[in-house]
Amino acid sequence: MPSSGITAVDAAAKGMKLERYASGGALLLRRATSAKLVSASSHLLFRATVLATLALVFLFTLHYPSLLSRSFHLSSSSSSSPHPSSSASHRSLLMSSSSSASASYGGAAWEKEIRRSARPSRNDGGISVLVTGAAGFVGTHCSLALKARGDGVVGLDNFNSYYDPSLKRARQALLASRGVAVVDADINDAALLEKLFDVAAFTHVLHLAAQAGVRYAMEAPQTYVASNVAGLVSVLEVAAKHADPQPAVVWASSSSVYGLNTDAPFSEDHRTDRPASLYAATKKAGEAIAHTYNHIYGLSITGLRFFTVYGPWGRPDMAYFFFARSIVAGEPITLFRAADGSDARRDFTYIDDVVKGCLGALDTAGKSTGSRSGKKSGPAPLRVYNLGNTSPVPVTRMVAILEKLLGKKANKRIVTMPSNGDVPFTHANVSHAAHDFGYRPTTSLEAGLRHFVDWFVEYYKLDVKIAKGARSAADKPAKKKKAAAAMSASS
Ligand SMILES: O=C(O)[C@H]1O[C@H](OP(=O)(O)OP(=O)(O)OC[C@H]2O[C@@H](n3ccc(=O)[nH]c3=O)[C@H](O)[C@@H]2O)[C@H](O)[C@@H](O)[C@@H]1O
Repeated sequence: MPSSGITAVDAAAKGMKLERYASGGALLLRRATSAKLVSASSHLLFRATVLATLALVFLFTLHYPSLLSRSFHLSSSSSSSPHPSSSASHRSLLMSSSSSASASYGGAAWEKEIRRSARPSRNDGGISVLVTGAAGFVGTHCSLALKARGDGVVGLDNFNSYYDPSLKRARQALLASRGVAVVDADINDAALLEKLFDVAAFTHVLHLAAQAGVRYAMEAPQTYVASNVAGLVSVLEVAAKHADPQPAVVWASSSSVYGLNTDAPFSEDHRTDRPASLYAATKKAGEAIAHTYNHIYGLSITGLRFFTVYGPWGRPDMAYFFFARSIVAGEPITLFRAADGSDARRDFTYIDDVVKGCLGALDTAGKSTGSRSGKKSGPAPLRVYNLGNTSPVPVTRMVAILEKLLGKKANKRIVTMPSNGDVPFTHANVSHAAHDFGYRPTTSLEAGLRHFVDWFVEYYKLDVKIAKGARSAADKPAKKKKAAAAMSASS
């Protein structure tokens, strides 16, 4: 019998040799010996195959841990195209949800990291927040602000390529430097969401992951349904039926739900049943879906209607951002004028003001009243608030401020607003948010755009001298440093 140190190939070769040299009279013995040898060989073959498989699995795990844990995966991919083809974008959403269905999460190290990031550090308790869309513009600022005041934060983001993913990765790196872990996954991945709630007892969900952009909805309608409708349902399902206890949910709706409403300023009491774009329709659908989950499952849900949020680390698909790019590059920009010939106007809202609104909404959310068993102990809060700046500014004025800051004239082309889902003006009444959590926007478009341009020039390493005259008396260099420090600490 071959010893266990001999390979199956050796054993088979020896068996053949023995057979070859056996005499004819010992046929029976030879057959028996041969049978033993074949059996021994297959044993060995089996053992060797198991050993080889184990070795391969070990090597695979060493080289591809991210496929097993799926967390903190850093991609070097970058795309400068703000709007990839609709099919590509939709595919990326679906792929990340379906591929992850078979993936396993966790492992001790992964769970430890999630727990660490989710743990509040405040002496007075603090909250623990799952932030979806954490590598997005508003998500990054809110996550930093929550962490800075001692709350626990775990981020979730699918890093899709709607706009340059390298900017999202840079935001993720900033979050990591402040101790916020961001899981690389899609909100449609229910298994992952459940796992996160099994590992960490989140008290709140700040649901900001969405397909944003008003006009892009005409190019890629399905991505809006996948993110803003199916994705929202996925998050609410897990919050309502799996999390124990249920968290309070605060999520991003949009000023666009006011659609063709002409009463101004827009109040939460106004009609929102005439959306002008599919984007707006999916956000309006989200508000109806929120009502259902609140009604049936007792989930505490707050919808925040954001009004054209802008600022440092912003979204490159938004007009103020790509106008700045085009002005620097000397490329033309197209300005939309309302059908009556007036300038389009927006209630541009600075990111730090919006962050204060989001934290105020989280702090006053009130508890959910349902449980895993499906019973609710009573009605839970269902709220919706405008988070705007309360002073609409013509888009032409926004461009003039950028021109002054960048020291360069824009090459403007003015056209009548095409039928693309856009609305001629937005204007927020924020009295409900002011009353319920002290929301008071304080940043003028001039001051906010200066903060944006400061960041923009530095981030893209542009050879641009920011015009001094564009600074207000309150923004002298010494104070500017302080303001920047405060901004990075709080947002
Ligand atoms: O507040 C909101 O509800 C929405 O605000 C923005 O949507 P929008 O106000 O259309 O922001 P931009 O795309 O940055 O457009 C700002 C203004 O610039 C105008 N614009 C845009 C693009 C362009 O090429 N030319 C132009 O004049 C638009 O008509 C609009 O008046 C965001 O993109 C949405 O995600 C958000 O939900």
